[in-house]
Amino acid sequence: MIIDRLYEEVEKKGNVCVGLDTALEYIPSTILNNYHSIDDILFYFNKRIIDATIDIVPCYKVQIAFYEAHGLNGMLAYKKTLEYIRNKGSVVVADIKRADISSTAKAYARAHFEGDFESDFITLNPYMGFDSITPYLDYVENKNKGLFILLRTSNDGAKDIQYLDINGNGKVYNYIGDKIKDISYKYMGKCGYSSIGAVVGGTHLEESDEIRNRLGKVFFLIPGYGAQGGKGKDVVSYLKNGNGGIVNSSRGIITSYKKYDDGVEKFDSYARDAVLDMKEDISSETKTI
Ligand SMILES: O=C(O)c1cc(=O)[nH]c(=O)n1[C@@H]1O[C@H](COP(=O)(O)O)[C@@H](O)[C@H]1O
Repeated sequence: MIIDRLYEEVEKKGNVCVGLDTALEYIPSTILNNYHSIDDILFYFNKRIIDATIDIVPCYKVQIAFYEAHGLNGMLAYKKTLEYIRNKGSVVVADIKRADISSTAKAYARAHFEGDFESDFITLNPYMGFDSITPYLDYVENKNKGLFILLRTSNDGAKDIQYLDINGNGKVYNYIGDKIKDISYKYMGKCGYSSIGAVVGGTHLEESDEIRNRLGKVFFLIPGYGAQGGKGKDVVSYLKNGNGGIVNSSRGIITSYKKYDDGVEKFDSYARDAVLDMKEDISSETKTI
C-alpha cells in the first residue's frame, strides 16, 4: 500500500510536505534569465527546490492550477516535475481536487493515476457525494495509489458549508469524516493507516483533537502552515507520535528566499532552511501519545 511508503518516509524525514505551487512571480531572475520557455522555467525552479530538500522531506504536493494556467507548456512542466519526484524515489501528491459523476471520475482516475500525469496520491472533493469517489478505489486497491479527501479545509469559507449543523446531529465535516472512515478501513496499510486519507486545514486549532480522535486510522494532509498563518502548535494535534500526517507549506518554503539580499542566487538553500525551521517548529510542539 502506498500509505506504507509515505509512513516510512515520514518516519525517516519528518512531516514537511513541500508545496510546488510554482507561480511565475515566485521565480527568481536567475532562472528567468537562464531559461526561456515556460516549461523549462517552471521545471528548473522546481528541480532546484527538489534537489535541495529531497533528503529532508517525505513528499511533495504539486498544485495543478499553477501549471494549467500556462496551457500546454505549463502541463509539460507539471509532467516533468511529477516524473522527477517519482524517479528520485520520493512521493508525490497531485493536488487536483476533482469532483464529478462516476463516469467522468473514472476518466480523471486514469488521467492522474496513469500515463503522463501519473502521481502517487491525488486530492478529491467529496461534496458531490461518495459515488464520485468510488471510481478511484480500484487504483487504491490494486495499483498502489492513494487519496486525500477534503474534510475540513483551511480557508475562512470552510465555515459556510462544512460547519453547518445537521439537524442537531453534528457538523457536516464530521459526517464527511465518518464517510471517509467507513471507506478507508478497506485499504489499511501495515503501518496502521489507510491509503485513503483526509485533508484538514492547519489553521483552526479548536477541532483538531476531536477530528484526530474520531479518525484514528486516517492519515492527514494538513495545509495552511506558514502563508495562511498555521504554526507548529496548530498542526501537531493531527499527528500521532510524530507520524499520521504530512504538513504542507507552499509559499512559506518556495518564496522564503525573498527575505534575503542574496536570495535570488540561493533560493534553493533558503527553501531548505525554511523546511528545517518548519521541522524544528513541528517537532518542538509534538506530543507523544
Ligand atoms: O488540498 C489542499 O492541498 C488544500 C486544502 C485546504 O484546505 N487548503 C489549502 O490551502 N490547500 C492547498 O494547500 C496549498 C497551500 O499553499 P500555501 O498557503 O502557499 O502554503 C495550496 O496548494 C492550496 O491549494
